[in-house]
Amino acid sequence: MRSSRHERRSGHEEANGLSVSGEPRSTEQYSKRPPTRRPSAAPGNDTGDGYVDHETASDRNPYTGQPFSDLYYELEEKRRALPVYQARQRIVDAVRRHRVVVLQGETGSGKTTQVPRFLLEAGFQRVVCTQPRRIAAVSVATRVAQEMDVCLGDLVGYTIRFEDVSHPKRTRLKYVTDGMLLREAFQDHMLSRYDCILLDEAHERTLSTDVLMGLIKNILPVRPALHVVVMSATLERDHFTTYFNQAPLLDVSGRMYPVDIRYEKQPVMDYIRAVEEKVQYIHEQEPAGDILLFLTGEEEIEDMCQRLRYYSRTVAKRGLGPLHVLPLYSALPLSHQQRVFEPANPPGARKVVVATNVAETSLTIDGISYVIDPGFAKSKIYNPSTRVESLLVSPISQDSAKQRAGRAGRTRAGVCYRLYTEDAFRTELQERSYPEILRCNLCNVVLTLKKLGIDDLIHFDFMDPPAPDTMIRALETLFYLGALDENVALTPLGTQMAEFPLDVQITRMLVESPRYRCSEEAVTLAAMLSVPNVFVRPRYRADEADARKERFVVSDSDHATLVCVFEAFVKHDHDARWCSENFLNDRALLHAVNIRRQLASMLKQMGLPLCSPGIRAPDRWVRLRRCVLAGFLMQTAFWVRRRDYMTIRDEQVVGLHPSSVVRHRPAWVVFHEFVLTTGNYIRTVSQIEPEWLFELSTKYYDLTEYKDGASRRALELAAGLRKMRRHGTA
Ligand SMILES: Nc1ncnc2c1ncn2[C@@H]1O[C@H](COP(=O)(O)OP(=O)(O)OP(=O)(O)O)[C@@H](O)[C@H]1O
Repeated sequence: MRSSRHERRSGHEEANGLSVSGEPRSTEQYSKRPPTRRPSAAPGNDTGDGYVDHETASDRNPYTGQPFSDLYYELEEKRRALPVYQARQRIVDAVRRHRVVVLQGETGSGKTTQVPRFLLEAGFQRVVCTQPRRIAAVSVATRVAQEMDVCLGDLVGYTIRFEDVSHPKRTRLKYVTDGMLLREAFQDHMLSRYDCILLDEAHERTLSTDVLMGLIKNILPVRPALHVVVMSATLERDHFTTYFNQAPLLDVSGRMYPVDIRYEKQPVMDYIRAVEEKVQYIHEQEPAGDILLFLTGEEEIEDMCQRLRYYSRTVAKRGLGPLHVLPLYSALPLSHQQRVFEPANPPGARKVVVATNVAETSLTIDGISYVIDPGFAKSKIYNPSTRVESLLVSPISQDSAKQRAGRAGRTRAGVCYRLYTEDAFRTELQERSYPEILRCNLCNVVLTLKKLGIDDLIHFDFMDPPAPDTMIRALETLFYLGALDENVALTPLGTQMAEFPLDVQITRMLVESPRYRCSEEAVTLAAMLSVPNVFVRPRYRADEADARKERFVVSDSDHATLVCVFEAFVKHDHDARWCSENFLNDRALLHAVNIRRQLASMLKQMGLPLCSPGIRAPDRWVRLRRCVLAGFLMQTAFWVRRRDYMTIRDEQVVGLHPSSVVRHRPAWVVFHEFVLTTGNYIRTVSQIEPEWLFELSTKYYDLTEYKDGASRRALELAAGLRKMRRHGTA
């Protein structure tokens, strides 16, 4: 139950009369507020204005009634030393007084672990704090539960996709991924369960955080008891405070331990080599302390892990201690990701965590003294005119560099080695990263907003409105996919599609798959398309790898080939040795197994039957190819010459990617992605029959929509062929 006192005091008028001062005024008017669960045994540390620091009041935990554990006292001492702890009264006062507060405090100052708890203890009934990443939500919730000496999943919990460790009634402080909070809003548009919402790491400007901010702005006037805190170490102050109607800014200064930033004197030519050398330098010259280094993606990371493990074996001969090398990237199953928190093995080894920017914000890995930042990351770029979304390696922003440095100096003093010059930091790195909403395709955002009941997309109050071209492209795609109707309203198909946290094409393929009686195969394929490439092709053993791949090949379909690989992996009990003999990436396959399980359960929950024509059915792959086309209906291409194809409508000349198993040059293909490497390629393709195009329920292949040109001629040919086949003349 929400406190009626909150309801009364924080009215709408207050939202309009926000103070712009960073220093909230005193809160005498709240001093009569009853303390929350004040323990009776010993005097509480009442700060005199209603905030009860009750954990000092008794040696029993007020939440469990149990005596506090030894760990509690140890952690309590540490949290009291955090800079935000000194500012807790100021923070609580500001949040009580204002509907929205923007809180800035240095990395490691205690925002994520402490502020939600202060607010809970100050009387808010249900507090939710968002995180951009799953690993952060889980690790922070775990830490806070330890600090409060309660079981995780009870008073304190977390919810991430496919994993809910919270209790519907008892959990009062919950950490969630921003995407999950949006999903909650699907069911409860007003987010009425919560009286306090904290949007953490707001500087990251993920799609979900941006949509949540707009949604919350809509909700605030109709939910007078709702209070919001937007937090980060590196946010663009004015932009945020202005967006939230001149919300006050609270600046919590101070950090726990210093971080010494060291730059290169000269620009680095090969950052991979430079990273490796820096690890070796630290290990050989610098005092004990674990290392966190940032690279751009899975392949680079796994490669670096190999190199460092090799190095570790060689230094052992020189009498140096070993390295314990651990990869960390989002495609790793969460349980593998969490190994970075475990103590080094063997004890005394120096832990080296090799991570993507998954580790850039929020994470505290105990023992990290050194951070190595080469200054690059992969980021998404979308080109609405070609509808191509690509991941490009590009320089990070100054904000990202600060966040990376902030992963050191959390539990001890630290050093951050920036593998670029100080001049490059100042002049070449842009101050902050572009918000995701300006860099990616908006299909999922549109579906999400529609599902949230927001119809007027044009006037939705985005902090940075996306480019009109990108929005139009998204509406068009959703219309052709059948998710929106002519009036831009969500169709029943669109309503189902919005439930899936996947790319819209994959989603439509899944939702349509029971119609083709191949949902078992489609779920497998969706999982395989969601993980990195499973085929390993070392340069020096490429022929051998290609020969092994032949075992799985279905010659007219890369999609069916992927399903075969998955099924063989399951048949061989997920055996890593079998994978290595067959040049397959076992981690990616394990990840696919995990995703498949989750997707299958989603399909079941939505009442979509799991069915298959059977592994021996002659039309098994025909069904799958038709089903792929039903999802990727805007991604077809027709043959023009040699290995060249032309994409329909956009008329880009593309080649079949060299990795494709489809070599017989079918007249039409459907493809999963368009990639730009040494040329324009389409990757993961399947042969389709041209007449299938006209059997899809879409206007995309309506000839009247095509001007004269290669696409129209190809379609006319296909339509003519279809007619002839119907009349039995072809
Ligand atoms: N799992 C943990 N193990 C050890 N110490 C921890 C852990 N989690 C938090 N801490 C301690 O609490 C401090 C505050 O962490 P918290 O995540 O709340 O900071 P923050 O201000 O949110 O940082 P950031 O802006 O980098 O996310 C850390 O610097 C560290 O000293």
